[in-house]
Amino acid sequence: MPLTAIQDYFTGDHAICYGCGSDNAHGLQVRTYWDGQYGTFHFSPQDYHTAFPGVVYGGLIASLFDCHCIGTAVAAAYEKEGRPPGSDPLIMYVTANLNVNYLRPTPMGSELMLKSHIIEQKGKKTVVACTLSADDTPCANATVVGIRAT
Ligand SMILES: CCCCCCCC/C=C\CCCCCCCC(=O)SCCNC(=O)CCNC(=O)[C@H](O)C(C)(C)COP(=O)(O)OP(=O)(O)OC[C@H]1O[C@@H](n2cnc3c(N)ncnc32)[C@H](O)[C@@H]1OP(=O)(O)O
Repeated sequence: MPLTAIQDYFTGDHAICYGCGSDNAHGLQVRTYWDGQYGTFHFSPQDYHTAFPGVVYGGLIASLFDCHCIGTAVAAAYEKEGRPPGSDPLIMYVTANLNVNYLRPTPMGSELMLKSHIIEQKGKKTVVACTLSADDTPCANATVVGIRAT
């Protein structure tokens, strides 16, 4: 597991994203640690992330999937090119499609773990799959289509 998340290499206009920008004080601060096979991110929902009593808001879950999977696509692209993360020219992806399955209510009060992997890297397109678990129980999964923007 690397010590630096891929998003920590993003600066300036690339660091203001609501989901993962380090310069966005109101953002979710998604951080993707890519080990060459899996991307990992832990998130602890706060009280205000509630949908209804005891259950995490689904739109928040979609946002976590979004930035974590795009971060995974970026990290995997640097690896595929044999370059250190963050090196020039900058690699960046945008989301073309985000598909979420909510498998069971995601409980408040537990740390959430997101684990992602690459399904397909072809041309400008990368497809990433991800599972969100609470207390080792999968609560949601997602597929994200990322398109290379830079
Ligand atoms: C948008 C401009 C960005 C400029 C620079 C960005 C820098 C980023 C900065 C800081 C990032 C920090 C981190 C961000 C992380 C957060 C993620 C987000 O929230 S991103 C915001 C939400 N997403 C959008 O706003 C995208 C809006 N959509 C588009 O711009 C276009 O539709 C785009 C680029 C996604 C596709 O444009 P096309 O269709 O012209 O591209 P074609 O070259 O024709 O397609 C490439 C491949 O993608 C497939 N594709 C396109 N749309 C698809 C879709 N909806 N589902 C599946 N595949 C799709 C196509 O079939 C094609 O596949 P085949 O190469 O033929 O295999």
